[in-house]
Amino acid sequence: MSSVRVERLYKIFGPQPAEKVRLLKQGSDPADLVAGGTTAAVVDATFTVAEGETFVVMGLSGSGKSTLIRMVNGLLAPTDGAVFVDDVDVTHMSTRELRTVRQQKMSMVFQHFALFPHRTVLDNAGYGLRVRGTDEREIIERAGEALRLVGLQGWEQRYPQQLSGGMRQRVGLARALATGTDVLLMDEAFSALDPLIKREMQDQLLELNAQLAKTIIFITHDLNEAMRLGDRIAVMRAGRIVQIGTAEDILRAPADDYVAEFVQDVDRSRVLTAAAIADRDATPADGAVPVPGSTPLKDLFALMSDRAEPLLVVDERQRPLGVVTPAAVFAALSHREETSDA
Ligand SMILES: Nc1ncnc2c1ncn2[C@@H]1O[C@H](COP(=O)(O)OP(=O)(O)OP(=O)(O)O)[C@@H](O)[C@H]1O
Repeated sequence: MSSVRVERLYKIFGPQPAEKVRLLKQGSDPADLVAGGTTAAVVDATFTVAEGETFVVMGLSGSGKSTLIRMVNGLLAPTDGAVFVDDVDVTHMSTRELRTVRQQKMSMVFQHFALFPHRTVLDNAGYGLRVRGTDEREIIERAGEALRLVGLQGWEQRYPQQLSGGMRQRVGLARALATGTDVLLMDEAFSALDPLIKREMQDQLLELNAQLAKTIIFITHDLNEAMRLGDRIAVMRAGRIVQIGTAEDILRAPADDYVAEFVQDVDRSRVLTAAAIADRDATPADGAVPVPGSTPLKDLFALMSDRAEPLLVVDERQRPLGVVTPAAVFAALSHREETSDA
């Protein structure tokens, strides 16, 4: 398994980039550099993605997400800072070394599928392996297995134009999975899909990753998608990461007005969980019904409607975490909860 660490990463487009980084480090405002033809696309980004974690980078168009992910996979050289994969600095490698790391550790899934129209689904799924020089029998075996994982068994000999958009993206995903790399980089991978198909793909990714435990960096401009998929989310604004946290952290304690505005339309009943709002000091009533801490608030209503006493919230091993009252649920849904202990 692999982890990814990004340390004080900068990308400046325009003249004298190193000098601009120096100015930014001294506290200059990126907006002041624009007049000189400079874009500070990524400014001082630092984060670590743990093994098996899904880390979502979310932000509006132009906030620097693609530039960031392109530096992680080595397609763009940072102006300053470093990227480590499994504690190995990949920023200062030769092109050859970098290619090897990319092939062994990272696969990318793109928004527009990047499939070859004149190659079969199986051939497309095996493409990443072919580039790595894998022998033909193994390619067929591994690409076939990856297609099975994404639910495209039986479609191996079809061509991309015979598939729907969602199925094409599955081929893109299968191509990344077939390579067997631990790290998946997904750049707006589901953004071109219709809402229903998009949701299906999100479900499939969650299901697959419960089995495969890949380390995923997922780029999106869609906050709901970020909250569904991300173990943690980094919110970017004008090149800077303004907040990193779980969906619940971000919803309950947005770092600034920008993030608060982003989250205001999120359906809190789907994101907030019983564990997040449980009163840990209250004593549960005898016979209180246990509910898993991961239960979203929307699912508590049905449980609460037929009983008067508070629910007992428990962890995965059935140990008590606290109690939840209807008043706490309503307070959380109407943004009136205490966030000081969140
Ligand atoms: N090659 C380049 N040369 C000059 N400026 C660039 C280049 N690539 C990106 N930029 C600028 O850097 C900033 C960040 O762009 P980036 O594409 O990383 O943002 P993004 O959040 O991925 O947006 P989108 O979702 O629209 O791709 C933008 O202002 C963009 O215009």
